[in-house]
Amino acid sequence: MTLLSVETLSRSFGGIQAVRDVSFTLAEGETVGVIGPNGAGKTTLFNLLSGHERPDSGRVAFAGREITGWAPERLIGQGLARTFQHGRVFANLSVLDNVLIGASARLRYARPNWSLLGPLGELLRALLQPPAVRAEEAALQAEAQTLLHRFGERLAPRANHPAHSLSYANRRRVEIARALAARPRLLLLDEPAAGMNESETLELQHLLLDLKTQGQTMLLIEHKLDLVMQLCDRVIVMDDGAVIAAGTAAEVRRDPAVIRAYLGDSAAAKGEFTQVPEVTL
Ligand SMILES: Nc1ncnc2c1ncn2[C@@H]1O[C@H](COP(=O)(O)OP(=O)(O)OP(=O)(O)O)[C@@H](O)[C@H]1O
Repeated sequence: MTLLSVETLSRSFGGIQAVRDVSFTLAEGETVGVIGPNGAGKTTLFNLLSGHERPDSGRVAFAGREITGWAPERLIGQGLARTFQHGRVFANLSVLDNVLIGASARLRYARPNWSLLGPLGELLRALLQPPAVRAEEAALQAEAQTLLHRFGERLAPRANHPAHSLSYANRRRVEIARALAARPRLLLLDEPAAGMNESETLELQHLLLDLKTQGQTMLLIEHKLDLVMQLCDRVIVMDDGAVIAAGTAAEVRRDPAVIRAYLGDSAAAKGEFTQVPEVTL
């Protein structure tokens, strides 16, 4: 079943066409990589999908509904969660509270009658339904703890530490845990392995492979080709705002248009295909 359908999506900033006529679909359960040189438009594409930017034209459908231009919070409620290229955590909150925020983003939209009243609704709910609220709180805490344990000994022992005290790699892990707490039908990961060393990247790869095995649909921007090769069913290659190739990782890295985008015309003319695997895409 098609989960995400993107049709001729475009966005420009002044004279720069960051995303031009991008179309693709993503089936439920698929893991697809988005690669491309710096400035290719990958993050802008994610911003358009997650509601952080509005497209100039084109449309996005998610789980059969048109979601073009929806706000990020509404999209999280529908099951579309993301992480950011430079990692965004609430620095002064604990690791656990950061993850709980991900779960509450989901619940706000699962309780439309109360959320219509905004913060007042939450307060009324807390006052009027103490046992139900307590039970829900306990369930959320337990779920958040389980999520932390997915990251081995990295996060669970630090559950009560403020996020600002964590290493960069751990902050990135918290961000992934927070996105997972929303129980997304689609998880968008923007360079999840950026800033991680080789063994940390491998550890992340195992986690993402586990998620994939459990049926999690993922779209990820990643420069580390090894990770993309191990994880992704398909790869979409962008350059200068447009999709220039799509296929399996093995297919796209032999594609002359891809080699030209990364290595320039002379390499493409010489057909230096063998160089591509050594290049960190
Ligand atoms: N808010 C913005 N205002 C102006 N220009 C922008 C904005 N966001 C992106 N751009 C421009 O759009 C183009 C695509 O940028 P984008 O960040 O989407 O590329 P990218 O493929 O994610 O690059 P990288 O791999 O370096 O993260 C770039 O030329 C960038 O400078």
